[in-house]
Amino acid sequence: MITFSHLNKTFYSRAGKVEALKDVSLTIEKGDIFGVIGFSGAGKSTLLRMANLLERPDSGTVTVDGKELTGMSERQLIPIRRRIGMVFQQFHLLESRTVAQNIEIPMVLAGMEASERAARREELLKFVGLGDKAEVYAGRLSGGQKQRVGIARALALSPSLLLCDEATSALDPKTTEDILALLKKINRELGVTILLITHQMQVVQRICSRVAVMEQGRIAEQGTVLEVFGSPREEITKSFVRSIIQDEVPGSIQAIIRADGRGGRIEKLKFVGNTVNEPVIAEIARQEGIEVNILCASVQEMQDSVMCVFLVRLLGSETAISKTEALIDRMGVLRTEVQPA
Ligand SMILES: Nc1ncnc2c1ncn2[C@@H]1O[C@H](COP(=O)(O)OP(=O)(O)OP(=O)(O)O)[C@@H](O)[C@H]1O
Repeated sequence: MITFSHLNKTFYSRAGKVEALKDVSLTIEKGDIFGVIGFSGAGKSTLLRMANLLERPDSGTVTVDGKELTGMSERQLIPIRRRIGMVFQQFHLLESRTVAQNIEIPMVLAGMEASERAARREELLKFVGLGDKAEVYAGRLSGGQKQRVGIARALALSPSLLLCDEATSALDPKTTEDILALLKKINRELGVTILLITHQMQVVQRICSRVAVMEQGRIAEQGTVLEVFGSPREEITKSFVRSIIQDEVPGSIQAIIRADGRGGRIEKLKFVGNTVNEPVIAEIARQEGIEVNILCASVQEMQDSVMCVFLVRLLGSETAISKTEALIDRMGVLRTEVQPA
């Protein structure tokens, strides 16, 4: 549905030259919730703004629903942009106007009749859970309520694509969860494709089906959330995984291991998708001459699946440990030996 093909964008400012996008290619399928994750300055906003050509690439093409936008004039882009909603981190509401007036702005600009606007507005307010707030001034709302208004406004003209620019970054964790649930509902019930950018791993983990990891203007990795975060290849992806999953032996446990002098081997076992159902630990424990101690474990839900990481210590003879490692590998569990510090 959206294809970014070989996009390049360089900014020149007094601070110098910045290559914000370097040969970026991505396809976002209809119905996806696609996340682009990266640290500040990675080029995420620049990429998002290409989806409706708020920013034009120096080279490369942007195609939305089969139409190549890059060759279009500003005038030709008007009807296309109407089918693309946008949600912002700082909401961008008119604070001295009511919720109803804010939501109606795109409808007024599109020339809709007052009665039609009112009907659509009521429908949207109900959908986003603000049925009783139509006449409240936007400036008086909480952050989460403001974002709901921002989302209702973005949905006003029934877009097929919603662009979310760090939509939850200004919100507390509970409100973030509520807004993510609303985005998911929009995707599921209204069939709206969502492209979001974020630096928060939780956002991708909670609602995205696919993800691209961006670093210094390039796409470092992309794929399903489970593929990318289940078996990260690049260091940047690994650092995002570490933000939600404990995969290093905590210092206090390392101290205990050093002090007891029993040696053995520490292994990181990662269970993704189906391997979660396998009785791996039980099988290991049944190995002759092996004692298995679980040092720590963490479980994270990823979309409709789970990812578990266990740090275990295998105690036994060198032969018994090697046999056990071979068994773990046969069971399809991702295993990495961890060197204690
Ligand atoms: N209009 C501009 N003029 C000059 N430089 C720009 C402009 N827009 C973006 N940049 C630079 O391009 C790079 C990528 O910026 P971009 O905003 O796309 O990154 P980001 O990943 O969205 O980061 P953030 O979350 O901090 O916005 C940054 O170095 C930024 O300073």
